[in-house]
Amino acid sequence: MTDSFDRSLKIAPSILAADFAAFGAECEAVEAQGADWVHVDVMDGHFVPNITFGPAMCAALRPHIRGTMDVHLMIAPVDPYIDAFARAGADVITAHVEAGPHVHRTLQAIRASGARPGVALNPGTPAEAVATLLDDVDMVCVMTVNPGFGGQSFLPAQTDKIRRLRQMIGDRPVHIQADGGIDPDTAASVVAAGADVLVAGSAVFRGGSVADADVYGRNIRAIRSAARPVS
Ligand SMILES: O=C(CO)[C@@H](O)[C@H](O)COP(=O)(O)O
Repeated sequence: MTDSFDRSLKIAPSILAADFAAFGAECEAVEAQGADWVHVDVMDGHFVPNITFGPAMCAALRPHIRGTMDVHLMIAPVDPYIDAFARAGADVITAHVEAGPHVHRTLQAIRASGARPGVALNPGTPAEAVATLLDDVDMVCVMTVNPGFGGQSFLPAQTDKIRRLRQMIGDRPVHIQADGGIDPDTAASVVAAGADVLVAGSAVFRGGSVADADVYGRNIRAIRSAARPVS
């Protein structure tokens, strides 16, 4: 396993906003520019209204990601594909609580595969939906947009859900990931509420390219410094 899972703030660029013709180089570029994890959004055109990548893409990306490959499954069903994503080298595999029907079994299967299990909640799903799962996950992903597309506006009501989840998690070693619409303007509120992994697509890749990767570094630093509480 290549992941870094300590409690420091993680910035996880979503490659949904990268150049689709250059994914390997894009992963290398964001890591070189300070990304902590690389976030891979897997969509099936059924659970969400968009289609993206499968396990073969993750396997192809693996040699280009030195650190944590964070795979977010927006698919249903989940269980038939877990081992394929684990074999492809996913360090973290997150499944949606809404993907059903047996999410606890799904999380056990992710753990058994050797990956770290995460559970994601859509904006319309209350924090309490994962209350009985908190001993079985390493991360809760709070969707701060409706899943399916990058470039959407942050939903501020999700900040209260993050706060509630942080209370519910207590002293368990469980990350809270905020996913969607994260930029220097929204990062501080989710981190203050208790998030410690920030997924950002547009706000990292905007304005840059593999050939002009310094922009990625500036964008990542802008999110990180906005997220840091002023002391
Ligand atoms: O999972 C999703 C969308 O379904 C997210 O990971 C977005 O892809 C993040 O992109 P931005 O909102 O930062 O552009």
